[in-house]
Amino acid sequence: MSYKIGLVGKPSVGKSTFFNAATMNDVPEGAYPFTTIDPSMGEAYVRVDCAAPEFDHTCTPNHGYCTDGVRFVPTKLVDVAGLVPGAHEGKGLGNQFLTDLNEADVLVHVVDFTGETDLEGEPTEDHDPREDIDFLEDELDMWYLDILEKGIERYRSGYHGEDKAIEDDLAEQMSAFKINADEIKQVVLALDLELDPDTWDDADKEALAREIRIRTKPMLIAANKMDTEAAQDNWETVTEDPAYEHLTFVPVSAHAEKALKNGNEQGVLDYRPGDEDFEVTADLPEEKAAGLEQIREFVTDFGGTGVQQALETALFEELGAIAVFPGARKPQEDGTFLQDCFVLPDGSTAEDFAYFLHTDIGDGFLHAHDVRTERQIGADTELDHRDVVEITTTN
Ligand SMILES: Nc1nc2c(ncn2[C@@H]2O[C@H](COP(=O)(O)OP(=O)(O)OP(=O)(O)O)[C@@H](O)[C@H]2O)c(=O)[nH]1
Ligand SMILES: [Mg+2]
Repeated sequence: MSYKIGLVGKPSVGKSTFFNAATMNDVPEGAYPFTTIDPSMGEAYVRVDCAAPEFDHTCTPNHGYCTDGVRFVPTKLVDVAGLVPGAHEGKGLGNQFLTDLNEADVLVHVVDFTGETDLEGEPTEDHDPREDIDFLEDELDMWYLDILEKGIERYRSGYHGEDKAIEDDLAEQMSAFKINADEIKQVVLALDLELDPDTWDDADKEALAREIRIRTKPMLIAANKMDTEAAQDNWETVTEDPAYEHLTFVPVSAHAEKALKNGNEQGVLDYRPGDEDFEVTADLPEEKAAGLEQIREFVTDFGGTGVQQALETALFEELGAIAVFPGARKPQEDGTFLQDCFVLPDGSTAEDFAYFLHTDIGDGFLHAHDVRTERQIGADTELDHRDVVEITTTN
């Protein structure tokens, strides 16, 4: 299993530019709506401080790479078509888009902070980025509401048995959102509602749809195009608005990330993705050098281009995933060391990790060791981010 991060947002906000910057793909980008129609999936990376230096050895990653103690662990990134108001009723590329989104475990909502594109992605002036945040949340909520209502109909039809509980029908209808009956029951009760849809009014159903959406599709806001003055002007207004306090914002310049990665590939500069600075290693024409100095000002001010930061915050904070290294204290006989680093759900235990590695390892689980402390840990012990775990099996 590998996590999927989905890029969402209205047209022309820079989803494809972000995708290309993160994955070094080359999907079309354009200053016109619906440049992207078919979704693209690519491999991006999230940074994890490598555990190898703590053991005075060098790691040999099977996947991704490691530079100066920072491990770049692969994760899937999906770029989809822009979402416009009314998508849940099929507007724009509508339902197809929502189906593509279903597969994402966590969303990065790319918002054009310049205010220079309207809700349809067409050029405009003084558009408030907060409208984009509201509209996208509403649109997702309506989509969830449609599915919730289908679940209620299913319950009322009694088709699946008279004594079946509402949460069972809802869970079946919402199976794509990876939420089970028990979790649905908890959401219903947390909202002070009864486990009987006949007692729910429209506002109750909306609240329920929204709460299920929030729990099943964690989301982060990537404030994009922050390399422009217009976007920087909007930053404080939006992020300091108490109505948006519950959201996490990451300032991003997808353009800057792309420029730096391209420069790195061309061998004219040294840049490690996510870093707050870079080194120019070639003699460049004046214009290009000046452009890079502007980018330098941006990355030093904002602590990076924001592309890595957005992906990592989405995965490790919004979704709460953890990275775990299977391993031992010393390299194997063939010299390999800490070859893998896996991203697992929050709350994973030593036994879950064993099953994640292989069914046989799970079935034969005897005990595990925290390689750092050399302490034995039981099957039910919850693992922490960056744990190094050795598993002993009966076979
Ligand atoms: N200044 C600035 N412009 C950007 C940035 N990222 C993207 N853009 C521009 O925004 C426009 C739209 O970019 P795309 O990546 O095609 O946007 P999209 O969200 O994929 O659009 P659709 O596929 O139509 O939904 C292009 O002109 C990009 O060059 C950025 O970080 N800074
Ligand atoms: Mg696109």
